[in-house]
Amino acid sequence: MADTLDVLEAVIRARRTASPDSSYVAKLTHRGRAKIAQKLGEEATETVIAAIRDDREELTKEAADLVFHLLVLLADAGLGLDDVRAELARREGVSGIAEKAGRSV
Ligand SMILES: N=c1c2ncn([C@@H]3O[C@H](COP(=O)(O)OP(=O)(O)OP(=O)(O)O)[C@@H](O)[C@H]3O)c2ncn1[C@@H]1O[C@H](COP(=O)(O)O)[C@@H](O)[C@H]1O
Repeated sequence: MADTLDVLEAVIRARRTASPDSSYVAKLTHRGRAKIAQKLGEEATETVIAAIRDDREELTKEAADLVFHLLVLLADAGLGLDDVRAELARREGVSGIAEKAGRSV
C-alpha cells in the first residue's frame, strides 16, 4: 500500500497546473514561492502555539497543515520527499536509523 505522504505528494504535483479556481494547490502555486513560504511559516507558528498549549488534537491538525504546505513548497522548488529521505539517510546512515527505531531494515 502506498504511503499517505507519497500519495499526497503525487496529487500535489499533479494539481500544480490545475485551474486555480478548482484547486488550492494551483491557487497557492500561482501566487508564487514567497506566498507558499509565508503560508508554511504561518502553519509552523500555529503548530508551535498548539504544542505550547498542549492541545494534542489541534497539534495534530496543525502538523498536517504544516506537512501539506511543506510538500507544496518542495514541489515548487522541484524537490520532494525522496530528496528529504536521501538527506536524512546521508546524515544518519540507514542502519543507524533502523537501530534507533529498534528494528532491522
Ligand atoms: N491536504 C490538503 C490541505 N491541507 C490544508 N489545505 C488547505 O490549506 C488552507 C490553509 O488554510 P488557511 O485558512 O490558512 O488558508 P486560506 O485562507 O485558504 O488562504 P490564504 O487566503 O490565507 O492565503 C485551507 O484552504 C485548506 O483547505 C489543504 N488543501 C488541500 N489538501 C489536499 O491536497 C490535494 C489537492 O487539493 P486541491 O489542490 O484543492 O485539489 C487534495 O488531496 C487535498 O485533500
